[in-house]
Amino acid sequence: MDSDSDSDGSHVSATPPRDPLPPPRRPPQLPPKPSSSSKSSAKIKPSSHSDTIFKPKKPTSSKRDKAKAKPVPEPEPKPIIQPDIPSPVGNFPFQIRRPSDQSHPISVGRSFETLPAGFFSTRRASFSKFSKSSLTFEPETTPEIAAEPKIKGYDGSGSAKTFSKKLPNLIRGDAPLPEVKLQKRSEEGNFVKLNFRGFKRKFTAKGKKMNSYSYKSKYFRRSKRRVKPEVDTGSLCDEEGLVSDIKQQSKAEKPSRFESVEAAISAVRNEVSDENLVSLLKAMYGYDSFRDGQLEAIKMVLAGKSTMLVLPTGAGKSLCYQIPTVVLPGITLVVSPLVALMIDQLKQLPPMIQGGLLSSSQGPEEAAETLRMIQEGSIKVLFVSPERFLNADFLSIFSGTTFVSLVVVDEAHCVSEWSHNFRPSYMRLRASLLRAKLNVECILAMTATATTTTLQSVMSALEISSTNLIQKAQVRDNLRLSVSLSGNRMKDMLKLMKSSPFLEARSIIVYCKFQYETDEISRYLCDNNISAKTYHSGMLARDRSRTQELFCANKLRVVVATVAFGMGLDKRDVEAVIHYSLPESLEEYVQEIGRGGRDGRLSYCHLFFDDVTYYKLRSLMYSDGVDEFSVNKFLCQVFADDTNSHEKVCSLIKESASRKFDMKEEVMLTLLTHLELGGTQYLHLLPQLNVTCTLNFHKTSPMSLADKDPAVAAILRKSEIKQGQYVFDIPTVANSIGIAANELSNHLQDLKVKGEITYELKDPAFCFKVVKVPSDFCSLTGLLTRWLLDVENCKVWKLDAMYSSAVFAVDACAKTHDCNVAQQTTCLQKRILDYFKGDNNPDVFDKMGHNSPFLRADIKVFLQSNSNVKFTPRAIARIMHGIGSPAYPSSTWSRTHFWGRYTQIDFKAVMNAAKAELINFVGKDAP
Ligand SMILES: Nc1ncnc2c1ncn2[C@@H]1O[C@H](COP(=O)(O)OP(=O)(O)OP(=O)(O)O)[C@@H](O)[C@H]1O
Repeated sequence: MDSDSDSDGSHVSATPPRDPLPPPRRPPQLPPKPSSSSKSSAKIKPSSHSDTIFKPKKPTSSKRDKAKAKPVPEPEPKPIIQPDIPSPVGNFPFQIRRPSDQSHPISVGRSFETLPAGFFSTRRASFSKFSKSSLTFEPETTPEIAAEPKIKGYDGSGSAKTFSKKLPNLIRGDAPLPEVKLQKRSEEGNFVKLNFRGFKRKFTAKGKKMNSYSYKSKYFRRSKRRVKPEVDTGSLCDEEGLVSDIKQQSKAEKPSRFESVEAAISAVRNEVSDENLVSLLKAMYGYDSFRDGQLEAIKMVLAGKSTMLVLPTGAGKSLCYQIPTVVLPGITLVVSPLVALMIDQLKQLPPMIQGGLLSSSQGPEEAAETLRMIQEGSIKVLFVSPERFLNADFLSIFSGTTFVSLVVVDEAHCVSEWSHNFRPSYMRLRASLLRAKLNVECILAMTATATTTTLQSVMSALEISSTNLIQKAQVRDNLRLSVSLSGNRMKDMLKLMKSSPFLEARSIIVYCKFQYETDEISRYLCDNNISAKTYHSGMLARDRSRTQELFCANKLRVVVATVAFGMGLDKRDVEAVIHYSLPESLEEYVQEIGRGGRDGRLSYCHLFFDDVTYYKLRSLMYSDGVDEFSVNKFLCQVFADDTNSHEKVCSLIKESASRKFDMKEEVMLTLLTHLELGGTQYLHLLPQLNVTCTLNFHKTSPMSLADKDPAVAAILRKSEIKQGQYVFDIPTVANSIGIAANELSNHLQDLKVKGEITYELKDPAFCFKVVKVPSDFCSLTGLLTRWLLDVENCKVWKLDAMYSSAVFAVDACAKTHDCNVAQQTTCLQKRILDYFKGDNNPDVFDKMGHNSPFLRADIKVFLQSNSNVKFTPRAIARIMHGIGSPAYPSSTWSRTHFWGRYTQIDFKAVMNAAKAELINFVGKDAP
């Protein structure tokens, strides 16, 4: 493919150049006329095909690393809409109301029936007495407590003691709001303080001994290296310091503290009563009462019922598996999507729970060490990545005396392709598989952000009964929400930060969509005397940690971050969250504002949005999509060798396959996982490997070595010699002598140790064994393509819903419902509630253009000037929308005159125009 479009004549076009942009448009007025297309695309028809695995009702997103989202490489276009909002207060375009002084309610779960004494004496007891009828989730009437409640802790002897530092239990959907005391915050951050027993712990790195279960982990070893001497060794975010401190504390507090916890555990084992559980809560954490939803969830789990728990961010979901963990006899497995999240959760475990972690990014030694500790019984909670979850090594540890009492699926929305953050590896988490492989009965799925459609699909995959859903409002009442349409976000943001109440906020997170924006903004803020630092996934881990440490210690006021900052961050006193860019979905918005006010105090959340960013994001929603043509080519390659040999290992080198099929690696993985875990199992995925080996012989000559060693003989047969080196494909050689790829790798390692060879491995690849060759490629292709398109439509719909909600808040909220800007919180909360409930979905209006007089003519010119390149309609539409793809990278195609010219015309309309022009073009050129 000739991809050089520099001299392609594409400067000749039907449209004028990109600048100036079209005349300013006002945001659409509500009530809007929802586009039939967008509405219909949002409704996904369940397929009747026998291969159908997913029965969606609503579309959604596929897996993407949002943190890595790259902007289209074009200069920031001029804003096309001027701010259109009233300026009711001072010099600031919106007004934020402060609540009146109110006291905090204490949340106490309603009474449940109790379990019989001795209930936990057997591994799987009968739960008959814990009747379903007792598990209704009605709002509770709760006693109110004073604004500054006293928290009781334990003095080590098991007797209750009152501490002067209170830990308010403020977070609940219906909680009245506390008085705002923005100025009175403590200087200390509280990110990784363990709040057990009501003590406010600050962890230092003084302890030399590491936590027994994690000191060998590379994460802690790395952190040891990366913490520079001049860095505050008392850093609250220092993993090593934290872990060693936990260890020291555990030692110091034994036996008295642990005895009181053990007594509380025994009491719960004898009788799962509210009273006993509250005592255990106090003994373990020092909290006086459960928050809304916690007690119900814990009792459900202790009754062995798989449960779906939906609580807002920061509402205390972790405690809902930690308490059952200490009561139940077996191990608890917690599946988490991100290693960083697992580390955070490991750090936050109370000292009486020993934890470990297994992830695909660990080396074999670390993993083996963790496995050994599990078998020894020294790990009670194991954090595990979904990739590791069902592999043979992992499963082998549960064949003996070690057994699993509970599987916790954290961020459970990732199971559903209709969520905002689907992970293909989460497809492994099916109840049937968990039962078959781990003999596990009880699953606790937890999320803060899921629509009804997402919940249904998660609960169906995990076989959770609809009666076992515990769901509370997804946005906390202590978040004050406001929105403004901005023509100059940078200036408006500065203005915002210099006005009350943001002026007083001491800890602020600014969320941006693109990495480059974070740098620009933090520089701008620093230039204006606001201390700010950047945080995004493109930074060195060391720099990211440093920023987080400073922020957690309240030594840095503002972190300007992408979505990479937040998950697992438990800094309780973030006082403001500002969205510089429109989030991609209301789920993402809710997740990010959820970083604010985790201490229950008021936190102010302002969202800036503009049309340019919306168009840019909308284009990006199409960057994962694929066509039937590519899916078909992909399937042909996967099943190219239809020998149906169950033993043969096949591989797809990620980079070259990605270019060949014009598919992102994540999309290929999604398809492969679907082929493994869908209705029919077509293949069995194996761990990913570097498959290309380049080898040199040293001691013995290749022929002599081959005489003694069949593996070497096979290497000589299957290699190409390039510059005197033997280059071969690991699976090909392994297959030819009937051994597993990893056996061959081990054998090569042995030869290397003996000094016979040296070698290098490269080309990471997906590896799999074919289980069944599809009988009908066409229908399987159609099925998979439709599914991916539905997922794409869902992503677009989610963005549109987000955008519409923002417009609704600034425009319709004021005009239609006669509420001023200060009441945006109520309007937005309602909008969010409707969105998540799904039964009264918000109107999503169609802002996109559907045609342009120049579009077809431009496509024609583009095709003529690139006549030596093959295009699909999607490839052309991507170029017109300024989105790079593996086969048409932005580094090459952004040079064309048409790059990103049609971002305001609906992608599908551009694709249709491209299809029509391609037919014309091919027709004319055909002989
Ligand atoms: N009953 C309680 N009373 C007071 N504080 C609590 C209670 N339960 C949990 N917390 C505290 O609330 C904070 C948030 O808890 P946790 O991290 O479990 O929230 P989460 O729901 O998992 O949040 P996210 O979704 O953001 O991960 C923690 O500091 C925790 O100690």
